[in-house]
Amino acid sequence: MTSPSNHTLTFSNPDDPKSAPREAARLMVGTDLAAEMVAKAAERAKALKDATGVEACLATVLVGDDPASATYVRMKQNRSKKAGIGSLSVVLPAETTTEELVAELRKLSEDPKVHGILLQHPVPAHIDERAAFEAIDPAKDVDGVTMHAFAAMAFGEPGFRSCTPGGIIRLLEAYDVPLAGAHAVVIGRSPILGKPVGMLLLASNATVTYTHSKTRDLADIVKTADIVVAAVGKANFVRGSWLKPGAVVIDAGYNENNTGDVHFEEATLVAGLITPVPGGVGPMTIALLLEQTVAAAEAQTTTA
Ligand SMILES: NC(=O)C1=CN([C@@H]2O[C@H](COP(=O)(O)OP(=O)(O)OC[C@H]3O[C@@H](n4cnc5c(N)ncnc54)[C@H](OP(=O)(O)O)[C@@H]3O)[C@@H](O)[C@H]2O)C=CC1
Ligand SMILES: Nc1nc(=O)c2c([nH]1)NC[C@@H]1CN(c3ccc(C(=O)N[C@@H](CCC(=O)O)C(=O)O)cc3)C=[N+]21
Repeated sequence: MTSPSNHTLTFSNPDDPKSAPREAARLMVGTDLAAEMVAKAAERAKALKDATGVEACLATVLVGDDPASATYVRMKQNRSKKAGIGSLSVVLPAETTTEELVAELRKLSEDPKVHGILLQHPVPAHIDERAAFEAIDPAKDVDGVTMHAFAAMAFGEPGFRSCTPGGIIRLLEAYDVPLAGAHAVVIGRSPILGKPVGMLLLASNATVTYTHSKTRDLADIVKTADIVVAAVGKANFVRGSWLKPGAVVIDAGYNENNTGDVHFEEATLVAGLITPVPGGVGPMTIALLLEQTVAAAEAQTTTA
């Protein structure tokens, strides 16, 4: 697998050069693994097109004009294009009602040219996001956001996975991180990230603790974790002093200026393995999205 690039000697206490030296955490790099996944997805997309003339197509739906969300959607479209996957972009005004969004998603669900649908989370607060997600046909739910996909993840059944959680599991597997019996602490419980990643970890026999904004004594709970998944949306939120030495740290955060949810400089002195931001979880998310879009296109084409 990808070899770590920052295996440098540091001091266990950065303020005391006489403290015992220890190695900085090994990096869990997502970029190379993601590139391999995208290359395979591109091959499958081409094979499908050559055999049937059908181009795999991902529809992205963005409600409102949050510039960061617009950037993610553009990024997904660019990567799709490079992999030979078509994309259809739907942008709706911030005032869109739940009914209007549901109608748009039903239309895309019924459009035979569209194989996968991604509704960007979060939607504006006045919209019932769950109702919107459920308007996505489970066969086209390549972002793993429907109750159908969630149940499959929770029961350890095959099916589309939420892309960031599924990408995180692939990364943990690629780095041979033992999951069975490990205590995983998930910080955050959003429907696209915290909640499903906990379910996937549980399905892999980890002992899972969910934490969120109402959790008391968060740092003490994190201290007991063999694996920490930070999915909070607050830059540098998780501090080095919260971590158990040697812990595996997955930083799913993607905040302004490419900053994760984990204070990297502190955490790298304590953790055993840590994902960088950028170059860790983010590329894995998009790779899984493309892989699942091609799988959806194959399934819809062979059964059509
Ligand atoms: N790299 C990637 O591919 C992806 C990255 N992201 C990034 O991950 C981060 C999280 O995204 P997302 O899950 O969508 O965010 P949401 O805002 O939907 O959810 C954030 C979660 O964090 C919890 N939380 C907020 N404050 C605290 C606190 N002080 N202590 C403990 N928990 C807290 C919230 O708790 P509560 O439920 O109680 O409100 C909530 O469950 C963001 O930085 C986002 O950009 C997201 C998706 C993909
Ligand atoms: N329904 C839904 N599904 C999502 O998957 C989803 C979402 N909503 N809402 C927003 C977040 C954000 N997100 C990212 C995906 C990739 C990178 C990514 O590839 N980042 C690169 C950096 C890319 C760059 O900045 O050039 C990296 O970390 O290396 C980042 C963030 C998916 N999200």
